[in-house]
Amino acid sequence: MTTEILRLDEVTVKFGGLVAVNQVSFHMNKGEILALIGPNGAGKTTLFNLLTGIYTPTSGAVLYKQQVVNKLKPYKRVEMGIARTFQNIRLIKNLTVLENVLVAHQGCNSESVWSSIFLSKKTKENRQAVVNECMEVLKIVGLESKIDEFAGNLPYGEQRLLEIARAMATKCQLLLLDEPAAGMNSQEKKQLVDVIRSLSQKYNIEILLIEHDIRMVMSIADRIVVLDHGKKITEGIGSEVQNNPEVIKAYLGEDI
Ligand SMILES: Nc1ncnc2c1ncn2[C@@H]1O[C@H](COP(=O)(O)OP(=O)(O)OP(=O)(O)O)[C@@H](O)[C@H]1O
Repeated sequence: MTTEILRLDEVTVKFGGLVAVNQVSFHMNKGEILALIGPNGAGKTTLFNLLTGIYTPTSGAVLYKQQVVNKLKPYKRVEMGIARTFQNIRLIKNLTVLENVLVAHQGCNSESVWSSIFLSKKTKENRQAVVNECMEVLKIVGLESKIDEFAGNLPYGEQRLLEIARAMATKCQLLLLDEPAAGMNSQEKKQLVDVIRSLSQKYNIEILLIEHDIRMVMSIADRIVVLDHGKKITEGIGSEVQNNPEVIKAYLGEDI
């Protein structure tokens, strides 16, 4: 049985007179990898900002785990299990790889001042458990051997993988990846695809990704939603989308 995790119901986002997202509806099932594609300005990033609580819909509803979250603050959505990465890398460059992941871990932020001062056995055990969980994610993204390197010293592709590890450390259930392959070479992209698959399988999470590399999208996504000028023009599995005349027209900008 498929369980629905996320639903957008006729969602519209307007910036003054500009309709960035126009009555868009789609859903995501448990464990699914869904890709959001479309030409520049199609409304993809606006949708991500809507899902993370940066924007509220002008009309329509966003339901996460059957709950309307239209007005829920971003930090509340993180607590509910929604995490994201950004198009431009936002690591803390002068912290180590492990420290970058540790600061994102929910467990690190729940320690009281007193438990930090007195360091009880339980506090020490909790801290070790947090480190172990972070190490587990770092292993999956292939950065296990680089935990003591400064994030800013990592090659570009590894910085992007570290961003994913950081999002995972929030213990997310829905992972939003905003152009994770941007600027990567083909070897780094291959590694990224393996990482996304491993995370999906190991943690049984949902992954929604915006990606311009269509070949990568086809190889990794269970389903694809296509936006153009704020509207959903189609959705389906790779072969359905690839051969859709409206999709070809949106990308090539001409009738076929
Ligand atoms: N904060 C904002 N204020 C006004 N207009 C905005 C704002 N954010 C986005 N837009 C506009 O909304 C439309 C959709 O933008 P959006 O960034 O969501 O597209 P996109 O599909 O992510 O594009 P890209 O692939 O280039 O990142 C564009 O016309 C953009 O200029």
